[in-house]
Amino acid sequence: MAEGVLEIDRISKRYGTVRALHEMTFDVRAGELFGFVGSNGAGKTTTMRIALGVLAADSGEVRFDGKPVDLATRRRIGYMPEERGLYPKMKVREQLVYLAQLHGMSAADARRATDAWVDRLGLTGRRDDEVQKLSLGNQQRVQLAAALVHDPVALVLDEPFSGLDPVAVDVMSEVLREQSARGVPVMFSSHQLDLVERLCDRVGIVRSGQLVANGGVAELRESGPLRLVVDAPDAGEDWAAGLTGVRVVAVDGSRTTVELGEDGDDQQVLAAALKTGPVREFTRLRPTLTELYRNVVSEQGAS
Ligand SMILES: Nc1ncnc2c1ncn2[C@@H]1O[C@H](COP(=O)(O)OP(=O)(O)OP(=O)(O)O)[C@@H](O)[C@H]1O
Repeated sequence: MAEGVLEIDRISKRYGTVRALHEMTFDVRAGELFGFVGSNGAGKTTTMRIALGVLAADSGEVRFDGKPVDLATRRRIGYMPEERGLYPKMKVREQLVYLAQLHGMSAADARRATDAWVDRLGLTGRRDDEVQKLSLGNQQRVQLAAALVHDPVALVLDEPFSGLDPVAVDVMSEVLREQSARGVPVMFSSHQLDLVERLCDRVGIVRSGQLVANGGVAELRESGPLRLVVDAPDAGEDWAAGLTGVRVVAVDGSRTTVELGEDGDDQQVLAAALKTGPVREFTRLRPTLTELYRNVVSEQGAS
C-alpha cells in the first residue's frame, strides 16, 4: 500500500514573458482525492507536467514521501497527460503490456495487470483493436488503464473526465475512489465542478499560477457567505431592505434570498420576516463549489 504524500513546494515557471506559475504550493496526502480546478490557462497542466518531470520548473521542488522526486519515483507515478499519450497504431493489450514493462514490471506481471484492468474497464472486447480505432471515450479508458497498470504509488490525471459519457464518468469515479481508498494520493484536474464537489476530499482552486483556495469541500463552503431563503407570503417586496448586514440577492414571488455580511444576524432576519406575518420557509444555504469558484474568478476580473 502506498503511504506517500506528493508535495508541490513553491514551484514557479515562466514561458518567455508569460508567468505560468508563481510559487505554486500544495500537497496531496496518502489516500486523498484532490481536485485541481481553475480557468483555462490558470496553470493546472503546467503544474502536473512539472510534478511528473515532463517539464522542468524554474524554481521550487516536488517531493514524494519527503524526498525530491527523481526518475525512479516518477516511474512509479501514474500519469494521464492532457494531450494523451498513446500509440495510435498499437493494439490495446499489446500497448498496455509494453507500458507496464516500461514502468519496470516483468512481462508476466505486465500481462496479468493488463488483463485485469482491461476487464475492469470494460475493454475486453477491444483488447486486440488498434487504439486509433476506438471511440474517444474508450481511448480514455485505455489511457486510464495505462496510468494504473503498473500499480502506481500516486496518480496525477489531467482532465480525466473530459469527453466521457455518464457511464464512463461513473467507472472513472469508482476507480479513482478505489485507488484513494488503497492509500494512493490522487490528484486530477477538471472543469466539472459538480463532479469535483461530489468526489473529492479536498479541492485546490488555482488562479493565475497560484493556489487561491485549498481545503475540504465542506470547509470551503463553510468559509463562503451565508445565504438565507425566506418565504414570507404576506410581506411586501422590500421587507428585508435596510436590515443591518443584509443584502437582498433575489426575490422570487414571496421567497426572498438574502446574503449575510459579517455584521448580519439570521435571527434578526427571522424576526423581521415574522413581523410581516407567517414564515413558511427559512433555510440557511452555503455557496456551492461552483459559486465559490465564480467568486474567485470574478475577483480576478476585478483585480
Ligand atoms: N508551451 C507553452 N509555451 C508558452 N506558453 C505556454 C505553454 N504552455 C502553457 N503556456 C501558458 O501558460 C499558462 C498556463 O497554462 P496551462 O496549460 O498550465 O493552464 P491550464 O490551467 O492547464 O489550462 P486549461 O484548463 O486550458 O488546460 C497559460 O497562460 C498558457 O498560455
